[in-house]
Amino acid sequence: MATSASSSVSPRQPSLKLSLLSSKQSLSPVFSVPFNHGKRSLPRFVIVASGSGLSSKPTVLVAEKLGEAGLGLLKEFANVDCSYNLTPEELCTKISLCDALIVRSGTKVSREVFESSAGRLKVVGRAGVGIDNVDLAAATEFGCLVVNAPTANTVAAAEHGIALLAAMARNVAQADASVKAGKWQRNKYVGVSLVGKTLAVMGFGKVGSEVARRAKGLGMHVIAHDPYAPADRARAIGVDLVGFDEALARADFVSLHMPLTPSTSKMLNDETFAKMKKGVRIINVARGGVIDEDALVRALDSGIVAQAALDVFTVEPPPQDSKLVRHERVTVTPHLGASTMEAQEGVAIEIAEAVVGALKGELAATAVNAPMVPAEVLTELKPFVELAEKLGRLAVQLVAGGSGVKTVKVTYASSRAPDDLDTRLLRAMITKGLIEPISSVFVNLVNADYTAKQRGLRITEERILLDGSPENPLEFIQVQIANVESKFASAISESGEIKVEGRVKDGVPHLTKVGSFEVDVSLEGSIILCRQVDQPGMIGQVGSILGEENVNVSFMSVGRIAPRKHAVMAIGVDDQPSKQTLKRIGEVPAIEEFVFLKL
Ligand SMILES: NC(=O)C1=CN([C@@H]2O[C@H](COP(=O)(O)OP(=O)(O)OC[C@H]3O[C@@H](n4cnc5c(N)ncnc54)[C@H](O)[C@@H]3O)[C@@H](O)[C@H]2O)C=CC1
Ligand SMILES: O=C(O)C(=O)COP(=O)(O)O
Repeated sequence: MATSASSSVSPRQPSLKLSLLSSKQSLSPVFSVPFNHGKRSLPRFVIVASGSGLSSKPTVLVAEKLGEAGLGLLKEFANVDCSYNLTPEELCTKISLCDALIVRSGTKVSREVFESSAGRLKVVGRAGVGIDNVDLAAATEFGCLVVNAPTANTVAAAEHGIALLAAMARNVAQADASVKAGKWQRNKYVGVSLVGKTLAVMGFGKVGSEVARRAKGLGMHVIAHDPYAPADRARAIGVDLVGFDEALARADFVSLHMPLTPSTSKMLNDETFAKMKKGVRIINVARGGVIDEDALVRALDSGIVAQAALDVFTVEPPPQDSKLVRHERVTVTPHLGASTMEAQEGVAIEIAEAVVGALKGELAATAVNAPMVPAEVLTELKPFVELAEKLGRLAVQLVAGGSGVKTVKVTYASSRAPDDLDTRLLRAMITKGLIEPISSVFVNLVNADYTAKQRGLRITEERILLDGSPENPLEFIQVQIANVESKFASAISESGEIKVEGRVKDGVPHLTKVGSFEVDVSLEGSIILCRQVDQPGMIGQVGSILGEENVNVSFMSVGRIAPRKHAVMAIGVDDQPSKQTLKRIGEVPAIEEFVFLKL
């Protein structure tokens, strides 16, 4: 049983061409299906603008200040509406006119925002790292891609962490305020030294590791806690990865660098402060919510925590009368970690490129709620992606009305090692093919698994490992729908499921099996499947009916069980035959059943 292997990409990887936004949405990037008008075109990725015509530009709402270079990039491609300081109600009103939204940490992108967008919002761009202000579950349900800018502000955040560490240790902010108030209190503001002290970096990701590197340069002994970080990366910069309790027990300084998630929320609380050394100092440039702020006030008052330096707060801005902010031994900044000229220009460019790419039908390498597939893998998989959707479409159209589709088995036959084939894209496209013809729901890479689950559709994946050279990623894909009746009985395999199988030949998806019958028809245009008694002249008879009705036949193939027994004829047609034409085909005496399938 194979499940898809996840692919990771480096933050600097270029944007990837992806196909998976819906053709049912207005102004959505879609996977355009090449139709066979005599010659073959390659799959393309296009923007389909509806309502206002093909030439209309998408609209991007920039809800918080963004660097000029990023705005310039956006304006080349889209209408850009910079509206800052919107109330939640104003945002909900505006969003129904926008295809993309760009925010920083100051805007809550709640479920209401997605609901109010009425399906138009395709991309949310977070101009920074933390996406805790975006309701990712709602974005996914609404098929809206969320991208962030994960790398451009790393150094800025790390430098701010170090600035707070040093400023706190030497009481810079408090002493500055005191001198400005006309005092000269040299004894009051005696600080502590950093050299030789132990710093525990909690969260050894991009920012955490840059803080560690810098702290080592200051002569500190650095340990780190991160359940997901590779030990060799830590070792390479001379940092020991340790358990949570050990990090807290050994630290003179604790610096927080993990994301805010349900499992990191209030990670520092009464219980965990109690595990720390008396006189510990805390730095937080991650998210306010990782500290229980009331517990921090208690720990400061009881002397467990000597000082804290905070850039981030549970509620931003924090209440005027916040005991924590007003505490004498606490140094605060108003969420300035990412606020350097350099970082803001970088973030603006990074997010503008990701948003424009997504609107063009590309999926940025920084997608947060969709699988990221490396560009080279995607290029290789492209024809199989097309095949996958079409097999899904064919299979579901073979189901007789009234049989609910609940269980689908997908088999991938490949000579590649299971780890070497990422099937998430293929599964999403099969899901799209299965669901879209029978519902008004649109399915894309973002919401495919969610939509299948919502509809009670269980898709299992299986791998057949073939011998031979792994030159092609796949030999064939098989889609089977269990426990249903078919409107084309011949599509039921020996084991009782509707079965279709396809391959890619010369870059073109082909249908190669229906039920137990081998066929060979390229998956372009539409298909008529007929079961007939295998006898001479059948191809001619059906072909001439279609010819008389001016329906262009692109392909015909006959698969039979044994000579002069039953055969299934697959006919590829460019145009949809009229009801009259289909009736005439059905009236050919040797034809036992037939079905018209739209691709
Ligand atoms: N104050 C500011 O302006 C800025 C704040 N940030 C915040 O800094 C944080 C880190 O950002 P990056 O380093 O870019 O993210 P990252 O994703 O590179 O690193 C986060 C690390 O936290 C680790 N982690 C997750 N759960 C953990 C847990 N329970 N205990 C310990 N470690 C855990 C992850 O394994 C990962 O290595 C984020 O919350 C981000 O929002 C980032 C930039 C600017
Ligand atoms: O990137 C992050 O996670 C940050 O916290 C930066 O937030 P900002 O974009 O400055 O509102």
